[in-house]
Amino acid sequence: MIRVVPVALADHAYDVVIGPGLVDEAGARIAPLLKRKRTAVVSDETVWALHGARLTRALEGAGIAVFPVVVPPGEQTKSFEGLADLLDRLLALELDRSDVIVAFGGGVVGDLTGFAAAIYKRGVDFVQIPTTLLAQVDSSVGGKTAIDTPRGKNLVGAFHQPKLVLADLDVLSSLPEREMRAGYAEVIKYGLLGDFTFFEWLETNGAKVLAREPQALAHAVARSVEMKAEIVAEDEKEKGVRALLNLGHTFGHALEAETGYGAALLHGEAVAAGQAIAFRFSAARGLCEAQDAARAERAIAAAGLPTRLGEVTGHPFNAAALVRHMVQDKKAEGGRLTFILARRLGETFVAKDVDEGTVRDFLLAEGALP
Ligand SMILES: NC(=O)c1ccc[n+]([C@@H]2O[C@H](COP(=O)([O-])OP(=O)(O)OC[C@H]3O[C@@H](n4cnc5c(N)ncnc54)[C@H](O)[C@@H]3O)[C@@H](O)[C@H]2O)c1
Ligand SMILES: O=C(O)C(=O)C[C@@H](O)[C@H](O)[C@H](O)COP(=O)(O)O
Ligand SMILES: [Zn+2]
Repeated sequence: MIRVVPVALADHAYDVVIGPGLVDEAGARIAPLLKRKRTAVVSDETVWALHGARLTRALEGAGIAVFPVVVPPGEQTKSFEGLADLLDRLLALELDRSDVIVAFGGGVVGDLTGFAAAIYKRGVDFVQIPTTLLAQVDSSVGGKTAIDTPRGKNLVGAFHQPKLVLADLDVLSSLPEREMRAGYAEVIKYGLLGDFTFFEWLETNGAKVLAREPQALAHAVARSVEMKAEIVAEDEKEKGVRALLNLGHTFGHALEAETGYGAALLHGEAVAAGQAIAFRFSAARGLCEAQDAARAERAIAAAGLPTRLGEVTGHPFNAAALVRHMVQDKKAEGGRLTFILARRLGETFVAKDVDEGTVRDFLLAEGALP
């Protein structure tokens, strides 16, 4: 079954199409967006080796000439160097501003290609074909595009919405278990941040989602995308409610920066630990019940994801170093920290002006070094 979730933005609305077999339909679905029948497809080496031939066949079948631009896999590609290389290769293809670029991969390819599309000749359209669970439920939707710098995560980027998102559930069959779990961290985020019923459903059905049982997987992806689409349509540029999608990210991004954006800690793993920490931080400040924090932690741990600093390679972390990264967080205002904190499971809020000392003391209690 194919589900279509509209992202109802006033100026640039688009659809997220979710279901099996969508890579095979990509030519027919993308052709109406093209002025001339050619496109650059940006992908990483792993995705291209596994699924590139299928996408090429589908696009060529609709008469579209395909120019693959294949980049190395991994977070390190989401960098100034990766961006410069990609832009140079797109320029070499002599794409013009009426052309459309296709991002075919996980969140790294999507964020990098989206940012390149935002600045290539001052902006061209792009289509997302996300191939990881994380990219299908989160990064391909909403138009946040960025690269990392050694000073922090996603610090250089732009809001640039795709024209279309095709989330083919079949491509997830080749995704390694660890990447499934990392994506699941962003799925559970939607339950924790704003839908207790979905959280309870995940407590019961999470294992089926991770096992890629088709109905459970389709529901998890569709519900996640519905929630993201609703929030983004209300607050595209993160002036208010969209910040809730950052649950677990203030702590998580600091951990990613400290571990050097490598295989030691995937984004989803960092967000998993970050969410458990955010719930415990909320409980420690008397904002939510300790039993809710414990239940959130159990649900995250049940998916084989880290919930404690001690489970992350690189521990013991330095509390002051983690807080220094948080000051660079894009939610910080006037040098003061902003966190997404919890009132209960399924109810979170934006807490501005959180005192750095309070965060440092809490991290020490969590096992970080002074
Ligand atoms: N823009 C947003 O709103 C947003 C949201 C969440 C995360 N992100 C970003 O997304 C990135 C993480 O994305 P990710 O978790 O998809 O990582 P990723 O893009 O690095 O993909 C993970 C790994 O899986 C491989 N892979 C991808 N699809 C595959 C498939 N179908 N079969 C086999 N292997 C496959 C890739 O080659 C890579 O090695 C981070 O940079 C994060 O900051 C952005
Ligand atoms: O779409 C959003 O908004 C999010 O915050 C989704 C996050 O999962 C994602 O990791 C995002 O890239 C983080 O945004 P940032 O603004 O903190 O870099
Ligand atoms: Zn994220």
